[in-house]
Amino acid sequence: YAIPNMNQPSERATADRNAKVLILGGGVAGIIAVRTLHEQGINNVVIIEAWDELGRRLKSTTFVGKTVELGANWVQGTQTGNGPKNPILSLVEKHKVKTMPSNTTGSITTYDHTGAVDFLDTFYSSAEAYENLTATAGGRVSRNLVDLTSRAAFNLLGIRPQDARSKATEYYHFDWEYAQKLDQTSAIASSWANNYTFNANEGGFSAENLLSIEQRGFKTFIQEEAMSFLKPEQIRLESLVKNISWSHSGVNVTLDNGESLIGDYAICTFSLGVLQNDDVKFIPSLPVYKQESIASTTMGTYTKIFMHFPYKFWFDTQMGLYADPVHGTYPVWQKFDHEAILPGSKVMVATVTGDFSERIESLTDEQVKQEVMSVLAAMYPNITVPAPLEFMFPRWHSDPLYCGSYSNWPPSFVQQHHDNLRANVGRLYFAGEATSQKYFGEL
Ligand SMILES: Cc1cc2nc3c(=O)[nH]c(=O)nc-3n(C[C@H](O)[C@H](O)[C@H](O)COP(=O)(O)OP(=O)(O)OC[C@H]3O[C@@H](n4cnc5c(N)ncnc54)[C@H](O)[C@@H]3O)c2cc1C
Repeated sequence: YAIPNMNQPSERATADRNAKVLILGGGVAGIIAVRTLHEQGINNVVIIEAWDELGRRLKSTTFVGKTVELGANWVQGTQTGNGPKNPILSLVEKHKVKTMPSNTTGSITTYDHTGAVDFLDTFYSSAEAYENLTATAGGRVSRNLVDLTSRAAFNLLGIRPQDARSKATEYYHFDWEYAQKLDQTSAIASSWANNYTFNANEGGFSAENLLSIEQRGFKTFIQEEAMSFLKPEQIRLESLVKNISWSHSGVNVTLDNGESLIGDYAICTFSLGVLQNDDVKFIPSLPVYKQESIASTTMGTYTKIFMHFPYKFWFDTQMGLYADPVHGTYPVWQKFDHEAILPGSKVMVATVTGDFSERIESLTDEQVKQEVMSVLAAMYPNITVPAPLEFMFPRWHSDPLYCGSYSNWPPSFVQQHHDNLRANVGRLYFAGEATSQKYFGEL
């Protein structure tokens, strides 16, 4: 389906600076949308957010008395020379959010089910394979070749991991980032996202990642930014949107308490996962081309599992990688008692993604804890691993306000789907991470 030309010039001409704009969702996209309108002199704007604070997928909480991030925690890509600067970095610097350089590939200890074993050679050749994938996928676009699964693209490059170690290293370089498997992910779209973020030669920021170690929470950069231009009367927190009635003359939003809010325009920034579900009803239904684009994109899930132990028994590198015979079984481990993160805290964090995340969301915390304990017993066969004193993980996939962590492009990437996902219907516009072709899945 092609996008009909809904944004008629005559409609644009009638838009005036007093037009009332409703911003649906108070995450980074919603807040930056308000800032952009503010800079254009449009201030009759109200932001409507279900939660009790702004910035949401930047979600922090308290664990063993310290602030930890359940959602985003990395500034991905910074700046190379005078090249493009990640705008998130500018906000992080402006609001003095503390970060540390994150060394996820240069400081890592490797394990399999027999304990600590050095397979760093495999790890580094897998990193190289991933670089080759991103380079090859870009070339497919210029030669007008069809999209492939990332698995097929790897296969054509001669990379066919067979054993647990090479599968785990591949996981680390791919699934851990996209929160889905190679066969669930577009080679072209994932390469674009990688290059625009990490590859300065392709217009990206830099290969550097900064990890937030800010005890006010990573969200501080966007909450303080919001407070620099938003007035309290422009923010409606704890307001759950149920219905969005859209047309060419305005947008009417109904909240779960029955209240109606009327805008000349609205910008919907709800996650792709929310759009894919029925909790928010569009009246009339969204056009078929729009529904098709929403249904054709996917949400990955990225789950951090926080554990507090009575004493430290783990690696001294920043990261650990565990190769289980079953793909995706608690592969990534992060040392949180690092001197710059939570020194002396005895906290370790494991990460799982994709289908495995969805699976553990259906288990009890106790069941997940037991699984994690058996993995730790395999990683450390010569000691008795102590039971964690505290154990916590978020359930992003089951949370109806997100229905996953961030978007991913499945194979057979079609440009028109992407354009249609972004397209407005009448005076209802769409924004949010999934609508960015360059930076989907990120801030
Ligand atoms: C676990 C995890 C790890 C991540 N790690 C990183 C990282 O390290 N670096 C990085 O750059 N990015 C990371 N991301 C991605 C990043 O957090 C998101 O891309 C970004 O925050 C999305 O912002 P947004 O404004 O598009 O969406 P959101 O933050 O989801 O904003 C939409 C808002 O709409 C609200 N909402 C939803 N439904 C309704 C409703 N019916 N009524 C009213 N309000 C509603 C939600 O509460 C939310 O506040 C991560 C995300 C997760 C979940």
